[in-house]
Amino acid sequence: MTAPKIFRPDLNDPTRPKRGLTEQDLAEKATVYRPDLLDGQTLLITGGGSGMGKAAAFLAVRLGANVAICGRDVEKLERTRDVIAKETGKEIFIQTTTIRDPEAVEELIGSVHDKFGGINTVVNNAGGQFPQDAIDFTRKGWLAVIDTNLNGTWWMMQEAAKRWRTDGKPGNIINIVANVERGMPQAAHTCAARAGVIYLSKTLATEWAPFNIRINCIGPGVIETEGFAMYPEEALARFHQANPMKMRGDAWDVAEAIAYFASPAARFINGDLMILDGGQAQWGVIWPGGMPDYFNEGGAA
Ligand SMILES: CCCCC/C=C/C(=O)SCCNC(=O)CCNC(=O)[C@H](O)C(C)(C)COP(=O)(O)OP(=O)(O)OC[C@H]1O[C@@H](n2cnc3c(N)ncnc32)[C@H](O)[C@@H]1OP(=O)(O)O
Ligand SMILES: NC(=O)C1=CN([C@@H]2O[C@H](COP(=O)(O)OP(=O)(O)OC[C@H]3O[C@@H](n4cnc5c(N)ncnc54)[C@H](OP(=O)(O)O)[C@@H]3O)[C@@H](O)[C@H]2O)C=CC1
Repeated sequence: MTAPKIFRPDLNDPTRPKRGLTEQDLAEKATVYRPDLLDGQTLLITGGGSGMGKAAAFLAVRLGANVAICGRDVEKLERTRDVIAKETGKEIFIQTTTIRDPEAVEELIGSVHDKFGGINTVVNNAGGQFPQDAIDFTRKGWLAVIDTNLNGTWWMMQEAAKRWRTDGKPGNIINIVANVERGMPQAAHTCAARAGVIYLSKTLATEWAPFNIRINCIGPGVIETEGFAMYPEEALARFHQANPMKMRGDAWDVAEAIAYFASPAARFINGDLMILDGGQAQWGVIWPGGMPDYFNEGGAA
Protein backbone atom coordinates (compact mmCIF):
# COMPACT_ATOMS: atom_id res chain seq x y z
CA MET A 1 0.00 0.00 0.00
CA THR A 2 1.32 3.54 -0.84
CA ALA A 3 1.56 5.88 2.13
CA PRO A 4 -0.55 9.03 1.64
CA LYS A 5 1.43 12.17 0.88
CA ILE A 6 0.88 14.66 3.69
CA PHE A 7 2.27 18.15 4.19
CA ARG A 8 1.47 19.28 7.72
CA PRO A 9 3.25 22.58 8.27
CA ASP A 10 4.42 23.88 11.59
CA LEU A 11 2.71 27.26 11.37
CA ASN A 12 5.19 28.72 13.86
CA ASP A 13 8.33 27.53 12.05
CA PRO A 14 10.69 30.54 12.31
CA THR A 15 12.81 29.33 9.35
CA ARG A 16 10.02 29.90 6.85
CA PRO A 17 9.70 33.38 5.32
CA LYS A 18 6.91 35.63 6.53
CA ARG A 19 4.42 36.20 3.74
CA GLY A 20 1.75 38.74 3.02
CA LEU A 21 1.47 42.46 3.52
CA THR A 22 2.77 44.05 6.69
CA GLU A 23 0.51 45.96 9.05
CA GLN A 24 2.33 49.10 7.96
CA ASP A 25 1.36 48.30 4.34
CA LEU A 26 -2.27 47.90 5.37
CA ALA A 27 -2.20 51.22 7.18
CA GLU A 28 -0.52 53.14 4.37
CA LYS A 29 -1.20 51.51 1.02
CA ALA A 30 -2.88 53.86 -1.44
CA THR A 31 -6.50 53.25 -2.25
CA VAL A 32 -8.44 54.36 -5.31
CA TYR A 33 -11.47 55.14 -3.15
CA ARG A 34 -12.55 58.39 -1.52
CA PRO A 35 -12.03 58.39 2.25
CA ASP A 36 -15.75 58.51 3.16
CA LEU A 37 -16.88 55.82 0.69
CA LEU A 38 -18.21 53.51 3.42
CA ASP A 39 -19.14 56.13 6.04
CA GLY A 40 -21.85 54.82 8.34
CA GLN A 41 -21.78 51.33 6.83
CA THR A 42 -21.23 48.24 8.99
CA LEU A 43 -19.23 45.33 7.61
CA LEU A 44 -18.88 41.93 9.27
CA ILE A 45 -15.82 40.13 7.91
CA THR A 46 -15.16 36.49 8.79
CA GLY A 47 -11.53 35.43 9.04
CA GLY A 48 -10.60 39.06 9.62
CA GLY A 49 -7.59 38.25 11.79
CA SER A 50 -5.25 37.58 8.89
CA GLY A 51 -4.66 37.80 5.15
CA MET A 52 -7.38 39.17 2.93
CA GLY A 53 -9.88 39.51 5.76
CA LYS A 54 -7.49 41.68 7.75
CA ALA A 55 -6.70 43.80 4.68
CA ALA A 56 -10.42 44.21 4.00
CA ALA A 57 -11.00 45.23 7.63
CA PHE A 58 -8.22 47.80 7.47
CA LEU A 59 -9.45 49.28 4.21
CA ALA A 60 -13.09 49.38 5.33
CA VAL A 61 -12.11 51.23 8.51
CA ARG A 62 -9.98 53.63 6.48
CA LEU A 63 -13.05 54.28 4.28
CA GLY A 64 -15.23 55.12 7.28
CA ALA A 65 -17.02 51.84 8.02
CA ASN A 66 -17.81 50.18 11.33
CA VAL A 67 -16.13 46.80 11.19
CA ALA A 68 -16.60 43.53 13.03
CA ILE A 69 -14.35 40.53 12.51
CA CYS A 70 -14.41 36.94 13.68
CA GLY A 71 -12.14 33.89 13.59
CA ARG A 72 -11.17 30.99 15.82
CA ASP A 73 -7.91 32.43 17.12
CA VAL A 74 -8.54 35.18 19.65
CA GLU A 75 -4.92 36.36 19.58
CA LYS A 76 -5.11 37.10 15.85
CA LEU A 77 -8.34 38.99 16.35
CA GLU A 78 -7.00 41.03 19.26
CA ARG A 79 -3.84 41.87 17.38
CA THR A 80 -5.85 43.07 14.39
CA ARG A 81 -8.13 45.13 16.63
CA ASP A 82 -5.16 46.70 18.40
CA VAL A 83 -3.18 47.54 15.29
CA ILE A 84 -6.20 49.04 13.55
CA ALA A 85 -6.87 51.14 16.66
CA LYS A 86 -3.24 52.24 16.76
CA GLU A 87 -3.07 53.13 13.07
CA THR A 88 -6.53 54.62 12.53
CA GLY A 89 -7.79 55.53 15.99
CA LYS A 90 -10.93 53.46 15.35
CA GLU A 91 -12.11 50.52 17.45
CA ILE A 92 -13.35 47.45 15.61
CA PHE A 93 -15.51 44.73 17.16
CA ILE A 94 -14.11 41.22 17.50
CA GLN A 95 -15.78 37.95 18.44
CA THR A 96 -14.17 34.52 18.56
CA THR A 97 -16.34 32.28 16.44
CA THR A 98 -16.02 29.19 14.34
CA ILE A 99 -18.33 29.57 11.39
CA ARG A 100 -18.77 25.80 11.49
CA ASP A 101 -21.06 26.16 14.51
CA PRO A 102 -24.47 27.53 13.48
CA GLU A 103 -25.31 28.56 17.04
CA ALA A 104 -22.07 30.52 17.34
CA VAL A 105 -22.86 32.16 14.01
CA GLU A 106 -26.32 33.15 15.27
CA GLU A 107 -24.70 34.70 18.36
CA LEU A 108 -22.15 36.53 16.25
CA ILE A 109 -24.74 38.07 13.95
CA GLY A 110 -26.79 39.06 17.04
CA SER A 111 -23.82 40.70 18.77
CA VAL A 112 -22.73 42.69 15.74
CA HIS A 113 -26.31 43.74 15.11
CA ASP A 114 -26.64 44.93 18.71
CA LYS A 115 -23.27 46.65 18.71
CA PHE A 116 -23.81 48.70 15.55
CA GLY A 117 -27.60 48.69 15.18
CA GLY A 118 -27.49 46.58 12.02
CA ILE A 119 -25.19 45.09 9.42
CA ASN A 120 -24.92 46.35 5.86
CA THR A 121 -22.46 43.85 4.40
CA VAL A 122 -21.32 40.38 5.38
CA VAL A 123 -17.99 39.29 3.88
CA ASN A 124 -17.63 35.53 4.05
CA ASN A 125 -13.88 35.29 3.78
CA ALA A 126 -13.06 32.65 6.42
CA GLY A 127 -11.98 29.39 4.89
CA GLY A 128 -9.14 27.29 3.75
CA GLN A 129 -7.91 23.82 3.02
CA PHE A 130 -4.82 21.67 2.98
CA PRO A 131 -3.16 20.36 -0.17
CA GLN A 132 -3.46 16.62 -0.69
CA ASP A 133 -4.11 14.06 -3.41
CA ALA A 134 -7.87 13.50 -3.24
CA ILE A 135 -7.47 9.75 -3.18
CA ASP A 136 -5.78 10.07 0.22
CA PHE A 137 -8.28 12.43 1.89
CA THR A 138 -9.40 11.10 5.27
CA ARG A 139 -13.11 11.34 6.02
CA LYS A 140 -12.36 13.83 8.78
CA GLY A 141 -10.25 15.96 6.43
CA TRP A 142 -12.91 16.02 3.73
CA LEU A 143 -15.58 16.92 6.27
CA ALA A 144 -13.43 19.67 7.84
CA VAL A 145 -12.98 21.45 4.53
CA ILE A 146 -16.59 21.08 3.40
CA ASP A 147 -17.86 22.11 6.83
CA THR A 148 -15.75 25.25 6.89
CA ASN A 149 -16.06 26.49 3.34
CA LEU A 150 -19.55 25.41 2.36
CA ASN A 151 -21.54 24.88 5.55
CA GLY A 152 -19.85 27.72 7.45
CA THR A 153 -20.52 30.18 4.65
CA TRP A 154 -24.11 29.00 4.42
CA TRP A 155 -24.77 29.46 8.16
CA MET A 156 -23.47 33.02 7.86
CA MET A 157 -25.59 33.76 4.80
CA GLN A 158 -28.80 32.34 6.23
CA GLU A 159 -28.46 33.97 9.63
CA ALA A 160 -27.68 37.39 8.14
CA ALA A 161 -30.58 37.09 5.70
CA LYS A 162 -33.03 36.17 8.47
CA ARG A 163 -32.02 39.33 10.34
CA TRP A 164 -32.39 41.52 7.28
CA ARG A 165 -35.80 40.02 6.53
CA THR A 166 -36.98 40.53 10.13
CA ASP A 167 -35.67 44.11 10.22
CA GLY A 168 -36.96 44.91 6.72
CA LYS A 169 -33.49 46.20 5.86
CA PRO A 170 -31.42 45.62 2.71
CA GLY A 171 -28.42 43.32 2.87
CA ASN A 172 -25.27 42.63 0.95
CA ILE A 173 -23.20 39.42 0.96
CA ILE A 174 -19.73 39.04 -0.52
CA ASN A 175 -18.42 35.49 -0.59
CA ILE A 176 -14.70 34.95 -1.09
CA VAL A 177 -14.36 31.70 -2.99
CA ALA A 178 -11.54 30.56 -5.29
CA ASN A 179 -10.82 30.21 -8.96
CA VAL A 180 -12.41 26.81 -9.54
CA GLU A 181 -13.38 27.04 -13.22
CA ARG A 182 -10.81 24.48 -14.32
CA GLY A 183 -10.86 22.42 -11.17
CA MET A 184 -8.02 22.44 -8.65
CA PRO A 185 -5.99 19.22 -8.39
CA GLN A 186 -4.83 18.48 -4.82
CA ALA A 187 -7.59 20.77 -3.58
CA ALA A 188 -10.67 18.82 -4.71
CA HIS A 189 -12.36 19.27 -1.34
CA THR A 190 -12.17 23.05 -1.46
CA CYS A 191 -13.01 23.08 -5.17
CA ALA A 192 -16.23 21.17 -4.42
CA ALA A 193 -17.07 23.49 -1.52
CA ARG A 194 -16.35 26.72 -3.42
CA ALA A 195 -18.30 25.59 -6.48
CA GLY A 196 -21.14 24.92 -4.04
CA VAL A 197 -20.88 28.45 -2.64
CA ILE A 198 -20.83 30.00 -6.11
CA TYR A 199 -24.05 28.26 -7.16
CA LEU A 200 -25.65 28.76 -3.76
CA SER A 201 -24.94 32.46 -4.23
CA LYS A 202 -26.31 32.59 -7.76
CA THR A 203 -29.49 30.82 -6.61
CA LEU A 204 -30.05 33.01 -3.56
CA ALA A 205 -29.31 36.16 -5.53
CA THR A 206 -32.66 35.46 -7.17
CA GLU A 207 -34.48 33.95 -4.20
CA TRP A 208 -33.54 36.78 -1.83
CA ALA A 209 -33.71 39.70 -4.27
CA PRO A 210 -37.27 40.54 -3.11
CA PHE A 211 -35.78 41.07 0.39
CA ASN A 212 -33.34 43.54 -1.15
CA ILE A 213 -30.41 41.25 -0.46
CA ARG A 214 -27.61 41.15 -3.01
CA ILE A 215 -25.05 38.35 -3.17
CA ASN A 216 -21.81 38.24 -5.13
CA CYS A 217 -18.63 36.18 -5.07
CA ILE A 218 -15.00 37.06 -5.55
CA GLY A 219 -12.77 34.28 -6.83
CA PRO A 220 -9.13 35.04 -6.04
CA GLY A 221 -6.30 33.30 -7.87
CA VAL A 222 -2.87 33.21 -6.27
CA ILE A 223 -2.83 35.87 -3.58
CA GLU A 224 0.22 35.98 -1.33
CA THR A 225 -0.94 35.95 2.30
CA GLU A 226 -0.02 34.40 5.63
CA GLY A 227 -2.18 31.47 4.48
CA PHE A 228 0.62 30.40 2.13
CA ALA A 229 2.18 28.71 5.17
CA MET A 230 -0.20 25.81 4.43
CA TYR A 231 1.88 24.95 1.34
CA PRO A 232 5.39 23.53 0.89
CA GLU A 233 8.10 25.96 -0.17
CA GLU A 234 8.79 24.07 -3.40
CA ALA A 235 5.14 24.45 -4.43
CA LEU A 236 5.07 28.12 -3.43
CA ALA A 237 8.04 28.75 -5.71
CA ARG A 238 5.79 27.75 -8.63
CA PHE A 239 2.55 29.48 -7.58
CA HIS A 240 3.19 32.57 -9.73
CA GLN A 241 3.29 30.36 -12.82
CA ALA A 242 -0.43 29.70 -12.46
CA ASN A 243 -1.28 32.80 -14.49
CA PRO A 244 0.06 34.39 -17.68
CA MET A 245 1.10 37.51 -15.75
CA LYS A 246 3.39 35.20 -13.76
CA MET A 247 2.80 37.11 -10.57
CA ARG A 248 0.97 36.85 -7.27
CA GLY A 249 -1.75 39.19 -6.22
CA ASP A 250 -1.81 40.61 -2.72
CA ALA A 251 -4.44 41.00 -0.04
CA TRP A 252 -4.96 44.66 -0.99
CA ASP A 253 -6.11 43.63 -4.49
CA VAL A 254 -8.87 41.62 -2.85
CA ALA A 255 -9.62 44.25 -0.20
CA GLU A 256 -10.23 46.86 -2.90
CA ALA A 257 -12.59 44.50 -4.74
CA ILE A 258 -14.46 43.90 -1.48
CA ALA A 259 -14.74 47.67 -0.90
CA TYR A 260 -16.19 48.04 -4.40
CA PHE A 261 -18.84 45.38 -3.80
CA ALA A 262 -19.64 46.95 -0.41
CA SER A 263 -20.09 50.40 -1.94
CA PRO A 264 -23.12 51.92 -3.67
CA ALA A 265 -21.24 51.58 -6.98
CA ALA A 266 -22.17 47.88 -6.94
CA ARG A 267 -25.86 48.40 -6.17
CA PHE A 268 -26.99 46.79 -9.44
CA ILE A 269 -24.58 43.83 -9.34
CA ASN A 270 -26.20 40.66 -8.06
CA GLY A 271 -25.40 36.97 -8.44
CA ASP A 272 -22.06 37.68 -10.07
CA LEU A 273 -18.61 36.15 -9.68
CA MET A 274 -15.61 38.43 -10.01
CA ILE A 275 -12.47 36.50 -10.90
CA LEU A 276 -9.35 38.20 -9.59
CA ASP A 277 -6.56 36.00 -10.82
CA GLY A 278 -4.27 37.69 -13.36
CA GLY A 279 -5.85 35.60 -16.13
CA GLN A 280 -5.31 32.20 -14.45
CA ALA A 281 -8.70 30.98 -15.61
CA GLN A 282 -7.62 31.34 -19.26
CA TRP A 283 -4.04 30.14 -18.81
CA GLY A 284 -2.86 26.74 -20.01
CA VAL A 285 -3.50 27.13 -23.74
CA ILE A 286 -1.66 24.70 -26.02
CA TRP A 287 0.18 27.32 -28.11
CA PRO A 288 -0.12 25.45 -31.43
CA GLY A 289 2.75 27.52 -32.90
CA GLY A 290 5.02 26.97 -29.87
CA MET A 291 5.12 29.14 -26.75
CA PRO A 292 6.79 32.50 -27.45
CA ASP A 293 10.17 32.97 -25.77
CA TYR A 294 8.91 35.97 -23.85
CA PHE A 295 6.71 33.62 -21.77
CA ASN A 296 9.77 32.03 -20.23
CA GLU A 297 10.34 32.33 -16.49
CA GLY A 298 10.18 35.96 -15.44
CA GLY A 299 7.25 36.88 -17.66
CA ALA A 300 7.06 39.08 -20.72
CA ALA A 301 10.16 41.17 -21.45
C1 LIG B 1 -4.16 24.03 -3.56
C2 LIG B 1 -3.90 25.34 -4.21
C3 LIG B 1 -4.73 26.44 -3.64
C4 LIG B 1 -4.08 27.73 -3.88
C5 LIG B 1 -4.93 28.85 -3.61
C6 LIG B 1 -5.48 28.89 -2.25
C7 LIG B 1 -4.76 29.36 -1.26
C8 LIG B 1 -5.35 29.53 0.06
O1 LIG B 1 -6.49 29.27 0.35
S1 LIG B 1 -4.30 30.17 1.15
C9 LIG B 1 -5.28 30.21 2.64
C10 LIG B 1 -5.00 29.03 3.34
N1 LIG B 1 -5.44 29.18 4.71
C11 LIG B 1 -5.93 28.17 5.24
O2 LIG B 1 -6.14 27.13 4.62
C12 LIG B 1 -6.20 28.34 6.69
C13 LIG B 1 -7.38 27.63 7.15
N2 LIG B 1 -7.26 26.17 7.00
C14 LIG B 1 -7.50 25.36 8.01
O3 LIG B 1 -7.81 25.84 9.08
C15 LIG B 1 -7.46 23.85 7.79
O4 LIG B 1 -6.79 23.55 6.61
C16 LIG B 1 -8.84 23.16 7.79
C17 LIG B 1 -9.73 23.74 6.71
C18 LIG B 1 -8.71 21.69 7.59
C19 LIG B 1 -9.43 23.44 9.16
O5 LIG B 1 -10.06 22.39 9.84
P1 LIG B 1 -9.75 21.96 11.35
O6 LIG B 1 -10.92 21.28 11.90
O7 LIG B 1 -9.17 23.07 12.13
O8 LIG B 1 -8.72 20.95 10.97
P2 LIG B 1 -7.72 20.10 11.70
O9 LIG B 1 -6.43 20.82 11.56
O10 LIG B 1 -8.19 19.72 13.06
O11 LIG B 1 -7.79 18.81 10.78
C20 LIG B 1 -9.00 18.04 10.58
C21 LIG B 1 -8.59 16.88 9.66
O12 LIG B 1 -8.25 17.40 8.38
C22 LIG B 1 -7.18 16.59 7.85
N3 LIG B 1 -6.02 17.46 7.66
C23 LIG B 1 -5.79 18.65 8.22
N4 LIG B 1 -4.65 19.18 7.77
C24 LIG B 1 -4.13 18.28 6.91
C25 LIG B 1 -2.98 18.25 6.08
N5 LIG B 1 -2.12 19.27 6.09
N6 LIG B 1 -2.79 17.21 5.27
C26 LIG B 1 -3.65 16.17 5.27
N7 LIG B 1 -4.80 16.13 6.03
C27 LIG B 1 -5.01 17.17 6.82
C28 LIG B 1 -6.90 15.50 8.88
O13 LIG B 1 -7.70 14.40 8.58
C29 LIG B 1 -7.37 16.15 10.16
O14 LIG B 1 -7.71 15.27 11.17
P3 LIG B 1 -6.57 14.75 12.19
O15 LIG B 1 -5.64 13.92 11.38
O16 LIG B 1 -7.31 13.95 13.22
O17 LIG B 1 -5.90 15.95 12.77
N1 LIG C 1 -4.44 33.21 -0.68
C1 LIG C 1 -4.91 32.68 -1.79
O1 LIG C 1 -4.19 32.54 -2.79
C2 LIG C 1 -6.34 32.27 -1.88
C3 LIG C 1 -7.18 32.25 -0.79
N2 LIG C 1 -8.49 31.90 -0.94
C4 LIG C 1 -9.40 31.96 0.17
O2 LIG C 1 -9.51 33.30 0.61
C5 LIG C 1 -9.84 33.32 2.01
C6 LIG C 1 -8.82 34.13 2.78
O3 LIG C 1 -7.57 33.46 2.68
P1 LIG C 1 -6.17 34.09 3.08
O4 LIG C 1 -6.36 35.45 3.59
O5 LIG C 1 -5.27 33.84 1.95
O6 LIG C 1 -5.70 33.07 4.22
P2 LIG C 1 -5.68 33.10 5.80
O7 LIG C 1 -5.32 31.73 6.21
O8 LIG C 1 -4.87 34.24 6.27
O9 LIG C 1 -7.18 33.42 6.17
C7 LIG C 1 -8.15 32.48 6.46
C8 LIG C 1 -8.94 33.00 7.64
O10 LIG C 1 -10.05 32.14 7.86
C9 LIG C 1 -10.22 32.01 9.26
N3 LIG C 1 -10.91 30.74 9.50
C10 LIG C 1 -10.57 29.51 9.04
N4 LIG C 1 -11.45 28.60 9.48
C11 LIG C 1 -12.36 29.28 10.21
C12 LIG C 1 -13.52 28.89 10.93
N5 LIG C 1 -13.91 27.62 10.99
N6 LIG C 1 -14.24 29.85 11.55
C13 LIG C 1 -13.85 31.15 11.50
N7 LIG C 1 -12.76 31.57 10.87
C14 LIG C 1 -12.02 30.64 10.23
C15 LIG C 1 -8.82 32.04 9.83
O11 LIG C 1 -8.82 32.55 11.15
P3 LIG C 1 -8.57 31.64 12.43
O12 LIG C 1 -7.34 30.87 12.19
O13 LIG C 1 -8.50 32.65 13.53
O14 LIG C 1 -9.78 30.80 12.56
C16 LIG C 1 -8.11 33.00 8.92
O15 LIG C 1 -8.11 34.31 9.45
C17 LIG C 1 -9.88 31.85 2.43
O16 LIG C 1 -11.19 31.40 2.31
C18 LIG C 1 -8.97 31.20 1.41
O17 LIG C 1 -9.13 29.82 1.31
C19 LIG C 1 -9.00 31.56 -2.16
C20 LIG C 1 -8.21 31.54 -3.25
C21 LIG C 1 -6.82 31.88 -3.20
